[in-house]
Amino acid sequence: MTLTLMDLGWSASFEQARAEHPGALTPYRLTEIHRAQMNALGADGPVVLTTPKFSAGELAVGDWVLADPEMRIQHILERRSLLQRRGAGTDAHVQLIAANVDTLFIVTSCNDDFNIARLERFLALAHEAGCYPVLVLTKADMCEDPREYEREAQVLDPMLTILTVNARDPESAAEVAAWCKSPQTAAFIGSSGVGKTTLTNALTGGDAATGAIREDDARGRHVTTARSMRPMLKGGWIIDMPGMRALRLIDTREGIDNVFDDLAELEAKCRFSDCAHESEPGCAVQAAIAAGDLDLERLDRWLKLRKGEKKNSETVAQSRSREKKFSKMVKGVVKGAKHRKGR
Ligand SMILES: Nc1nc2c(ncn2[C@@H]2O[C@H](COP(=O)(O)OP(=O)(O)OP(=O)(O)O)[C@@H](O)[C@H]2O)c(=O)[nH]1
Ligand SMILES: [Zn+2]
Repeated sequence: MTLTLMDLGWSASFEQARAEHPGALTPYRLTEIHRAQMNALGADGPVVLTTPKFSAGELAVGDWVLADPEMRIQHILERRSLLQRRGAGTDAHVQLIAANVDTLFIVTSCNDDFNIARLERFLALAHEAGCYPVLVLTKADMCEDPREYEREAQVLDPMLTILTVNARDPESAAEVAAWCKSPQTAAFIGSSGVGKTTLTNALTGGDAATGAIREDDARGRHVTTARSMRPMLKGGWIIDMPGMRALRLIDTREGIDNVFDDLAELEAKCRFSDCAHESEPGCAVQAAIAAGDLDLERLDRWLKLRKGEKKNSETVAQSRSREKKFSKMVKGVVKGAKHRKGR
């Protein structure tokens, strides 16, 4: 079967972005990122692209790129959505996780894995990235009253789409697939063991474990880190995002405020614009707590999430500026050396 660009998720907005780059350039969608070369799909099938102009870290699986006749990536087209996080361990870099994901399936199980703070974090990520979030509650078959989990999750957002499934049941998998129809792109996120692989396999008919690269993470555990874009059985795409358990949010302030919109609204009414909502006079948040209008635990989760996000974003920004200064200095030294040679 040959694929058209449309089957790959091409749309009017990408066509517009492409028009800004005249010349003999062809669009491709990246399916795998490697250090020196990228696997991609285009209207003429699978290809291998090189990236003399970009480092591997600047590209994400799911990206639309324009390549020249020598198969070199010349441009990355503006992304419709972008999932990113701060690297694991002491790494202060931004990691691009996946681009142009339409639906982000947030997976948790109807058991101890279910954790409101974690769901809020994933929802903030989805909002910030520009993906449509769908909550998938797995292992409903092993739980007495899955409705209880549904009810608790729905409190987060009355409009949130929630699917309660048994990931091992093909009918359930079909229900999940219905939320990401051809030619859209989906990704699964959630803790280990919640059923992401089971669902991915059901939707793609393949074995997600094949071809994965195992690396040591910060704690010396083995994690699967290879990301790839694969076709679903009924059209549409899945981007595998193994190793997405430790999620350190960066630049997600808006996403967080979206999940906690009531608190963000309240905050705007505080007397001081930098109110910490602790004991400041004229704090609208504390006033709501005092009036019994606001759940103290929810306030704690909001403050904690924002604090962590701020710290990660600052660390990344600092290391960016350090690197910029360093590369400027190196350039200066090289220039100086050339200058001296020339004389
Ligand atoms: N009964 C039941 N078992 C499930 C369900 N979802 C997943 N499982 C089982 O739970 C185990 C873990 O599922 P996986 O699909 O490997 O979980 P994962 O999220 O991919 O885990 P990682 O690969 O570690 O991130 C497997 O044995 C699955 O068969 C479900 O809805 N019901
Ligand atoms: Zn306040």
